Amino acid sequence: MKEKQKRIHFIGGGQMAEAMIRAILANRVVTANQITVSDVVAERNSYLNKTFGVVASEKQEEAIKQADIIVIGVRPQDDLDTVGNLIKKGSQPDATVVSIVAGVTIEKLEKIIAKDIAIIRVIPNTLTDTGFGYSGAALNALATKHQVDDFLNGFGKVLYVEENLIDIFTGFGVAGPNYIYYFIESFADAGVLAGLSREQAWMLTLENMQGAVEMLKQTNKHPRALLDINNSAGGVGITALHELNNSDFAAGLQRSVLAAVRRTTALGADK
Ligand SMILES: NC(=O)C1=CN([C@@H]2O[C@H](COP(=O)(O)OP(=O)(O)OC[C@H]3O[C@@H](n4cnc5c(N)ncnc54)[C@H](O)[C@@H]3O)[C@@H](O)[C@H]2O)C=CC1
Ligand SMILES: O=C(O)[C@@H]1CCC=N1
Repeated sequence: MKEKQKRIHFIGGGQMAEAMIRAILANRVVTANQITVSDVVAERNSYLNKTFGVVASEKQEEAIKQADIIVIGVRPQDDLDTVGNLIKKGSQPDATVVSIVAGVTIEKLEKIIAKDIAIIRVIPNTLTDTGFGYSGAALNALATKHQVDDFLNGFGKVLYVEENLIDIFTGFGVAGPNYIYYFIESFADAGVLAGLSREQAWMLTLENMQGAVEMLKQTNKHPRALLDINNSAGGVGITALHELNNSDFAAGLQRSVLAAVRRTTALGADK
């Protein structure tokens, strides 16, 4: 990105595209005049134009023609054939297509675009504004990391993986913050249930989350080792753990991750 003023075009300007645009602008990977967006909903285009100063319009033939990177940001349920056709007809031969569509394979993307072009299947990080979080990326035979590395690092970190890991990366990694948000909500509620004010419970929850991650990083210990230190004989911690085990907590969480991975694959399957 730095060696050349690349142009990035987003097909679909929804929640994820917006988060990526906000981060790459904040991190100065590109400037607003290097970004174009086209959503089928006119109000989305005017919102993105007003908010970020990017050119956003329902018409996109010219933007596709000029783009170095074309991001497919629509949902798996949307009309991917129309999107593929637009790219097939309008893109430059040396453009790179980045698809963020959950579950849709490189093989399927190659079929719908139907021309020799670099394709990178990305499951984008959702912690875009924080500097934390990994996107997962898999390349087709014509693509190289170099084509997208600066762009992908502009909204978090990136791990290049074999494509057969991308659905797992989606249900476990990129959906990952969702499990944590839910844990945080449930844990804070437990504090309120026990008698703390909402504010006190919230404060303790966030401090504990951050501190626990820091302890794991600093000590390099397995969580079980830290649990052992915190659980005195016949005490409070082990009593709480006993009840948590009774609730099927670990297996329930693991089942929900496996369900998310299965759902990812199902979303990409032929309708
Ligand atoms: N939201 C998230 O946390 C994540 C989303 N994704 C993937 O990103 C993609 C987008 O997800 P969201 O932004 O959440 O969905 P969204 O529904 O907010 O955005 C999709 C946008 O595409 C537009 N659109 C539909 N068909 C179009 C077409 N033919 N041409 C132009 N625009 C079109 C829609 O009007 C909508 O604004 C999905 O494929 C999803 O699997 C991936 C990782 C995380
Ligand atoms: O729920 C979704 O479809 C997206 C993909 C992974 C996280 N959010």
